[in-house]
Amino acid sequence: MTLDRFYPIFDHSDWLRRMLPLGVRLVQLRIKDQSQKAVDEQIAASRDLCRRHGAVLVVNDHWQSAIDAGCDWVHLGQEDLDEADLKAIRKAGLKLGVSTHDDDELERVLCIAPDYVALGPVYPTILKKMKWHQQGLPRVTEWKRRVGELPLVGIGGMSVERAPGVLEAGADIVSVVTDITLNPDPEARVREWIEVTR
Ligand SMILES: Cc1ncc(COP(=O)(O)OP(=O)(O)O)c(N)n1
Ligand SMILES: Cc1ncsc1CCOP(=O)(O)O
Ligand SMILES: [Mg+2]
Repeated sequence: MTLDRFYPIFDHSDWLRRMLPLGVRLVQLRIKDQSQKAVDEQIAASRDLCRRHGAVLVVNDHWQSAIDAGCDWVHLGQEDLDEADLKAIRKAGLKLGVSTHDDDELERVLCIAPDYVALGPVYPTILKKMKWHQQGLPRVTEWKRRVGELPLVGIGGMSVERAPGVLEAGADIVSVVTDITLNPDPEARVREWIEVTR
């Protein structure tokens, strides 16, 4: 299965309800600081929405809830990997996307055979504090050489204007948060993203 090149990330299932009808085919639900009940309800709602719209849902962090809800994909960062039961995730048939920021992290994740590798932040991000400022496009090219056939996701400071350069540098997929969620017209921005990535 080939993943879509446009990979938006949203923090609530209501966003998916708005954006999936526009043609989003790959989306991440990234919920932080909510009750277990709210997380589980939103995962179930997002799963159903994605099934209805033929989109791939990736659940960030909440791997056990994703297994319980019968989801297909989880995304885990380096600290998440310390805690997660990878055997249980694999046994339940879920695919796994992972974050990387430096050489050691890349070496570590290649050993666990992920289904995609994300590199970030390619550009400075305002979403969260990170110890890496920006990786830059040459690093995207280097990462693609190192991951080979594995899909490479570029994330961090992405915009419609930057996406073509990131894909040209070697990313297979571009992932984005605030360029959409902070845009005065998120629907129009998603349409622009779809146009520039397909
Ligand atoms: C596609 C994609 N890439 C990177 C991340 C970051 O994951 P992580 O490092 O676990 O940080 P949080 O998103 O959990 O704050 C991601 N979610 N998605
Ligand atoms: C979660 C995450 N991981 C690396 S950069 C990033 C934030 C991406 O958000 P934005 O697209 O708003 O820079
Ligand atoms: Mg995480």
